[in-house]
Amino acid sequence: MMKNVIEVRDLVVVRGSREVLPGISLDIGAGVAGLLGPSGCGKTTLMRCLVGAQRVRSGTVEVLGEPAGSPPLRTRVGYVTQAASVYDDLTVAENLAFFARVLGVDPGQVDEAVAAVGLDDHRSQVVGSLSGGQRSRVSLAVALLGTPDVLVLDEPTVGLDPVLRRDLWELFHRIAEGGAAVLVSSHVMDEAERSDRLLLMREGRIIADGSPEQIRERTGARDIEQAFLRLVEGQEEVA
Ligand SMILES: Nc1ncnc2c1ncn2[C@@H]1O[C@H](COP(=O)(O)OP(=O)(O)OP(=O)(O)O)[C@@H](O)[C@H]1O
Repeated sequence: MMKNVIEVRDLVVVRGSREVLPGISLDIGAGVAGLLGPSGCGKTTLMRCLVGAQRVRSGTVEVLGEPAGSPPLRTRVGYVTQAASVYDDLTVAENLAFFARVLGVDPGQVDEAVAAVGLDDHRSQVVGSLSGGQRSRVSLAVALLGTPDVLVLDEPTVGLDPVLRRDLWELFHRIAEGGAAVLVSSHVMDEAERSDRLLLMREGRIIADGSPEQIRERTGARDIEQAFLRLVEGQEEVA
């Protein structure tokens, strides 16, 4: 049986005075997994834990058999935050070349990464003059350098038009077909249908986990938004 790419056990995270993650356990394998939930439910916090950027109160997070954030994972895990983390005064190609050097990745991969995110026509443009969606695609291209085994993408499609969103999801699936685990967060429910596996999150807990069809069937809902609402109502009745 294939080993899980990501293993989270009893993860508790407190931010400020709030227990944001009250104890999550989760396994993620290869494929495109969507992490869906309302704003503030803890998606970013969970993703920060997966890349080793979050102080945790208790529990463990292993990625590819190593503790999250440990040095061997440096080029094997790509992370794109909500804020584009690239240099405004460098061009697209210069940014990519810079990060390729930092990561010790073959500079030949720069062109491939630029093409993968559809920015060929902008490779010589200074990042500060790109649109918001284009800037976030530069960050995504940086994360693709080194052909990571795990890609953690925090709301990568925010502010993108439907055509670009579709293209990006196709790209996530192509990456996953190569055996990678791609975790994509979103608070837009209609993106759910595009993932192989869906993790519905609410108030720091995973309230449903399965393929979009399984979750719809289990809840008798016509779409994921309705499924989410039914799950929440069910929780409230129990409480
Ligand atoms: N530095 C911090 N100090 C205190 N509380 C924080 C801090 N950062 C986040 N939080 C709280 O943790 C909770 C989870 O935040 P998180 O950013 O993980 O949510 P999210 O699901 O990613 O939201 P969004 O979709 O809006 O990005 C929120 O209630 C937020 O207010």
